[in-house]
Amino acid sequence: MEVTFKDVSLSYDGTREILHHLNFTIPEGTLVSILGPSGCGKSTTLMLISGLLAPTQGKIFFGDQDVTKQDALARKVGMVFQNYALYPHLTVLENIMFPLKMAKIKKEERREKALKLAKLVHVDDQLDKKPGALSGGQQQRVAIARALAKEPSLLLLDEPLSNLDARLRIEMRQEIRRIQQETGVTTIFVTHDQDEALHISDHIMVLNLGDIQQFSSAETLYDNPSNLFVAKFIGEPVINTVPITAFGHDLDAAVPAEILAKTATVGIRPEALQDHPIDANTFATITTKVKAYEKYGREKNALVDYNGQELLSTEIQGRLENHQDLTLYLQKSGLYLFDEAGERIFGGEQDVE
Ligand SMILES: Nc1ncnc2c1ncn2[C@@H]1O[C@H](COP(=O)(O)OP(=O)(O)OP(=O)(O)O)[C@@H](O)[C@H]1O
Repeated sequence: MEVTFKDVSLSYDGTREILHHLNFTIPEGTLVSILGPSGCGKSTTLMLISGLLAPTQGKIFFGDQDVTKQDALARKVGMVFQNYALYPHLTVLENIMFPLKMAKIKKEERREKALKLAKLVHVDDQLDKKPGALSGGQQQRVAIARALAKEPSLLLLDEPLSNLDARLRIEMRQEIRRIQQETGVTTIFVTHDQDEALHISDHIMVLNLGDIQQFSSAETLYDNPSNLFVAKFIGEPVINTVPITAFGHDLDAAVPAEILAKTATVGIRPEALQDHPIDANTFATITTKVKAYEKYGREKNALVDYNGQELLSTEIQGRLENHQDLTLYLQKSGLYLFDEAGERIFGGEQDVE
C-alpha cells in the first residue's frame, strides 16, 4: 500500500510541535527505513502511519484513500515492536493463529495459514514451543509471522532488532529483507542504526528534530547528502568537517569565488584524502602534519593536522612517521561545501532528490 503524508504536523501537548509539516510518499511494495537520532520523531511518525496517533494537522493517505480519521484496526496494519509482545502462555503456532482466531477465521483455515507463515519465517520446527523457550531471533520471527497473519496493508517495525546481539541482528535484518521481498508487503522500519538502514532498505528517510532531512536511496544519501546533518550522520568513519576559514587560499583555484564566499563548512570523506595523486581527479592539495599513523591488515590510516584541524585519511599508500609533513590530494568525489545554514552548495550532483 502506498502511504502519503500531506503537510502532517504533530504535537502531543498542544504547545511543543514534535513533527513539522511532513510531506512524503512511500511507494507500494518497498521497504523504507526511518532513520535518525534518539528523540527525532521516528516512533511518532510510525504511530501516525499506524493510526495509533492522529495528526494535529495535515492528512494521511493509503493509496488514494484519506485515512486520517481511521483507527489502527481499520487501517489493517501489522506491527512488530522490539519487545516482541508474544503471548507467553500460547505456543508458537497458537501465537501466529491468534489474530486469525480474533478475525473468526475457521480453525482448519487458520491452521493452514499459520503453518505457511511459520514456514516463511523459518520457525516451522518450533511450532509447539512456548515463546520462553525460543531465542530472541526466533521470537522476533514469530512476531513477524503473527503481524503478517492478517494480511496487513503495511508491516510496521519499530526497532525490531535492538534486543538482539550483533550477529543475530545481521542475520535478522537479512531475514526481514527476504520476507519483505517474498511477500511484497510495503514495510516501514524504524531504526537509529545507519548500518541497519543502509543494508535493509530501498529508501531511507533521515529525520532530525521532526524534519525530513532527506528521503532517498542509501547511495544517494552517501554520494549526494543534501545537507551537513546527513553528510555527518551517514558514513563510517564519519566525514571530516572543517570550517572554511582553515583553508586559507587552498581552494581558490578549484572553487568559484562566489561559492567560496557563501561556504561555511567543508566536508571531506576520509577516502577522498589521499597521499598520492590519481590522474586528473585531484581537486586541490593541502599540506598537513602527521599526528598518528595506523596500519592494520590491509588498511592504512592517518590522522593529520591541517591548520589546527584534525583530518582522517583512509587512503594512505606510503609508510609515514609521526610529525612528518604530508601533502594530501583532495578528490572531487567525496568533497562537499555547505553554507551557513548547512545546505550543500557544492560537490556531489546537484538537483538530486
Ligand atoms: N506520549 C508522549 N507524550 C509527550 N511527548 C512524547 C510522547 N512520546 C514521545 N514524545 C516526545 O516526542 C519526541 C519524539 O519522540 P519519538 O519517540 O517519536 O522519537 P524517536 O526518534 O522514536 O526516539 P527513540 O529513538 O529514542 O525511540 C521526543 O522529544 C519525545 O520526548
